[in-house]
Amino acid sequence: MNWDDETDRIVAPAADGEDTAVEAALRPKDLGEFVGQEKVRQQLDLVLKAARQRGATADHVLLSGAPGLGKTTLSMIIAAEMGAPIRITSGPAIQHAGDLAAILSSLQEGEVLFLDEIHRMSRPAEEMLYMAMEDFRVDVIVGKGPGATAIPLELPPFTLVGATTRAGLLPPPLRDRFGFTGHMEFYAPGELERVIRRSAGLLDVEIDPAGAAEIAGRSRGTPRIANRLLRRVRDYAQVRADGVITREVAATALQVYEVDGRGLDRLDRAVLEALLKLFGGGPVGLSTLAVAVGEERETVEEVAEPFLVREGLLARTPRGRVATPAAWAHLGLVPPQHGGNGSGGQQGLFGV
Ligand SMILES: Nc1ncnc2c1ncn2[C@@H]1O[C@H](COP(=O)(O)OP(=O)(O)OP(=O)(O)O)[C@@H](O)[C@H]1O
Repeated sequence: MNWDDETDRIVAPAADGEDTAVEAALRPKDLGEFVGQEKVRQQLDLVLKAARQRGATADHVLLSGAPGLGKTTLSMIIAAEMGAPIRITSGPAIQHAGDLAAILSSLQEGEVLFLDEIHRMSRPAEEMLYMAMEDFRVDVIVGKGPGATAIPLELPPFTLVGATTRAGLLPPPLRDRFGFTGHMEFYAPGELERVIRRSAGLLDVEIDPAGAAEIAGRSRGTPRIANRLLRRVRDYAQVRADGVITREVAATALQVYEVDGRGLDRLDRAVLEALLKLFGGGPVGLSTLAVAVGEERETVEEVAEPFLVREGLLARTPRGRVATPAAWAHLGLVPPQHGGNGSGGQQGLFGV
């Protein structure tokens, strides 16, 4: 397993090849089918209904949130609710202003342009986008140097739906040009259960409520991971059981894939185990911890830690990484009483 390539992980939030192929079939088609995210759903419902009543193009929408929470799905729903076509592209695909001009000038009236990872667009493209969003116009620069001229090009009204993992990364002039910003939250277990039962229905897999709850609890608050785990559990149910997903089938299948009851995988647990067993729960420096698990510093910091921190299992402190009481409980270990656990715990000795 190559941890550097996050998509190798069964619990990776980013899409892998198989996800891309299957996700289209599992995407909710309208706001009513879209599970959870009540606030964003209600607000968006108002924005879209009002635009429809006015017979106008919807305001530009910015969606922020972690990968796999449904930003692409929501952009498709926006287009469907507006009865408009959708064009999908991403920030990294637009390196030159000319790339963006080509896309914008070919949009139809009312079309939805979905721009994923909008924070990764090049600066000149970003500046072109300001004018396009506000005035539905772009200046196409023809020629180079002192002889260059700007030719204004009128655009049909369109709706830009920008997606970003962190709205804070966007320059304020870009952020301000969105009429509506929706922050997507991680999903509650009950919501993920609904996602899983809905997907099971579409995949024609029998699942009981306890089976759905078991998968939901291991899905790290993320529908994409929930759907991926469901597919792996389905395989297991088909090959090793009678095809029906019960709690027991789900739990055993996910044990095979090394995803524990809380959604931690092998890498997550290796980091926690090293922190607890070798360093008495810390504080320990990131580099030391990475060497102890035989991984790159970046892998530990960027791949494993965010979820451990979010789950309240690990804290990043100025003195180093520290395990919380919940981490000891999760691994079924007893924390040391006096700053050492008798098995090599050496609190405070390791630099950051
Ligand atoms: N609220 C939801 N209800 C049901 N299914 C959902 C929901 N949100 C996401 N999904 C499912 O999860 C999968 C991933 O969703 P999507 O591609 O929209 O995520 P994303 O936020 O755009 O991710 P990325 O940022 O990585 O592109 C899709 O298969 C989609 O059907």
